[in-house]
Amino acid sequence: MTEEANHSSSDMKGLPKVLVLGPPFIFSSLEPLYSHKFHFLKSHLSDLSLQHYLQLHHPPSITAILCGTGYSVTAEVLRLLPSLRVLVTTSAGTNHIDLRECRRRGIQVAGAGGMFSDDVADMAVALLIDGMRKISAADRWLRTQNRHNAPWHLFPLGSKLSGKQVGIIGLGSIGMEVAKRLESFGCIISYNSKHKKTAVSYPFYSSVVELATTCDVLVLCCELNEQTKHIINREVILALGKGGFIVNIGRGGLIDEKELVKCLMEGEIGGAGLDVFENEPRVPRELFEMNNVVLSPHAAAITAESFMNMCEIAGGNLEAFFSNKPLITPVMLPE
Ligand SMILES: O=CC(=O)O
Repeated sequence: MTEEANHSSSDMKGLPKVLVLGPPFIFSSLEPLYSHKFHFLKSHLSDLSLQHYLQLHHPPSITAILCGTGYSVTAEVLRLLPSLRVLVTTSAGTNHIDLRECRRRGIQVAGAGGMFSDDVADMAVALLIDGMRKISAADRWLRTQNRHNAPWHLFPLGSKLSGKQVGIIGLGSIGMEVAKRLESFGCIISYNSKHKKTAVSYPFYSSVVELATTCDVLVLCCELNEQTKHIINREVILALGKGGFIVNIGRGGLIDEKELVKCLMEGEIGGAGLDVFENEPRVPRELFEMNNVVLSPHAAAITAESFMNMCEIAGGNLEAFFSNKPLITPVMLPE
């Protein structure tokens, strides 16, 4: 908690205290715009030392949290913030927040809403095309092999995207954007979701194994929660089959990562495009050696444009809350 001492000067008195739990790159854009309205307390602590700090200092006057996905806002953390009334996360996903506890405490929560859906859907399609047409692999191959005059026909063939059966898991705003894009590439869409959607005609599968059996590709677009943890397990991977491809732009915990790595090594699945990992920032080393896997550092949501948008929305949510207005992008809290 580096700024506590500096910010306790009298000119800060009276401003709502906002505890900032990363991400630093967003905060550095937000701070100049909003520091006259909010008293920001920055934290560069790990989850554990944050709890320790809060236990020691018991900051009773913190009324807001601004956070990204890097910190877990658990019931224990919330308990240490007795005056907390609003929590703004800069992410679309909310699996890092104990939403039940927020509801119980009457803490309002705002997220990124659908702001990232286009960018994340673009990335899902990009990972899929890259993996199936071997674009990154071709790039690596050409940079190394061309120096040795390797004949180009030695580069292995990719797979056709058009005509593929694509199963989307989670047909929310990101899933719908992925479906729209892949339909225009000539793919045939079906889906699994918490509930069947009356507004779409894509075939619905309540069983992920059945969906996988009928598909060539699975794209994970759902949120991570108790029901969806390891929704992709060995059984699903085997059902998808040796030519199958998995794209994950949701959360790492949706896939049993150990099993995925094992199945990739055993050739039980064709390939994967992964933007997220189970224990970020740790990426299983085995994946680095695989040419049928495309990797990205949890970067699907962030473009230069969405970044600016996110700063505006996060600041706008804090402003709205402290002016007694409804949050711009509220998160629905579970019953
Ligand atoms: O992963 C990014 C997000 O949830 O916004």
